[in-house]
Amino acid sequence: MFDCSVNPAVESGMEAHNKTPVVLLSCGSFNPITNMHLRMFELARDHLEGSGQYTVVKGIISPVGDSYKKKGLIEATHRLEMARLATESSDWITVNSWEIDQPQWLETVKVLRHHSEELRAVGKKGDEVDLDKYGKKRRVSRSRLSSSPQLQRVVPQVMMLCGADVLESFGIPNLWKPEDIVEIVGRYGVVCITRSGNNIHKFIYQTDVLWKLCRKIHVVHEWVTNDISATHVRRALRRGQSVKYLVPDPVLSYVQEHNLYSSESENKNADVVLAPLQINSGASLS
Ligand SMILES: Nc1ncnc2c1ncn2[C@@H]1O[C@H](COP(=O)(O)OP(=O)(O)OP(=O)(O)O)[C@@H](O)[C@H]1O
Ligand SMILES: O=C(O)c1ccc[n+]([C@@H]2O[C@H](COP(=O)([O-])O)[C@@H](O)[C@H]2O)c1
Repeated sequence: MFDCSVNPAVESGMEAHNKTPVVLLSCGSFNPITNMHLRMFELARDHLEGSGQYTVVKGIISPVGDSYKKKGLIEATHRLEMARLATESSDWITVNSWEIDQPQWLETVKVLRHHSEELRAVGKKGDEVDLDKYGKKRRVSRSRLSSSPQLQRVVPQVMMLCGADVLESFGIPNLWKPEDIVEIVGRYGVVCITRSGNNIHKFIYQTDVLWKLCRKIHVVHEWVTNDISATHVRRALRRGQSVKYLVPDPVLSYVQEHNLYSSESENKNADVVLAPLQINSGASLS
């Protein structure tokens, strides 16, 4: 999966019905959402569709709940609203509040399972399968689903979308459960955007379990290096500096209107252990 050459399937004009429909799911703090978070989805879609094997039907942003307890994490309601504002101009990237609505922090594999099961349930009912890139639902009847092998495969595959820092965090002891990593990569698949400061190919090479499953990891090389991070945006905001063009304009207006991101907010959870580290103990990744 590490090659970036032109795919013969694209050149030969492979028909759309042979392609696997994919829903990209990105979990993270989005504290706040930046232009790079949105770019990540566009880069991933170009990459997958450029392979000639996939058609990306939807993107989902799933902000993490407050109980994640990351330092500087502001209230979920604000992060959710900013993500909603940021995606208003997109015809395929959506925001989902299911993860935020859960009473406790949830492992990412459970978020992947939830969205995958939801898509399967909708597909089974034969009601509406959200296949249309432009947000319109296409009705597929139960009889058509059972009679056509192509339509039987219509339930999209959910893939995790992340930056290289998150994939590399798989190696941090007690952060991710080894069995979750196997399920995330092996069952769902990962699309990973390179990030300056991370050497993701080397990390995959050095990690046995990822090396074994490397066909399920789609590394997208971002040649136009873009090191926007939410940390940088928060830092600039609490120093009174401009973040225009780093975040979508409606997000900036929301931040200003609600006076978000200060030294106080950055100190939230300062003395609290991150939820996954609290929950996990023992085994680390080999
Ligand atoms: N510049 C970037 N390049 C590639 N991936 C990115 C970039 N910024 C964010 N991501 C990815 O977006 C997802 C959500 O990220 P997150 O909300 O943690 O943003 P972040 O900018 O990394 O935040 P922070 O600076 O607070 O750690 C993660 O998978 C992260 O790797
Ligand atoms: O599933 C896990 O075990 C797990 C362990 C650590 C982090 N995560 C998720 O990874 C995301 C990381 O976001 P962030 O902002 O800390 O880079 C966030 O959605 C977390 O819920 C998930």
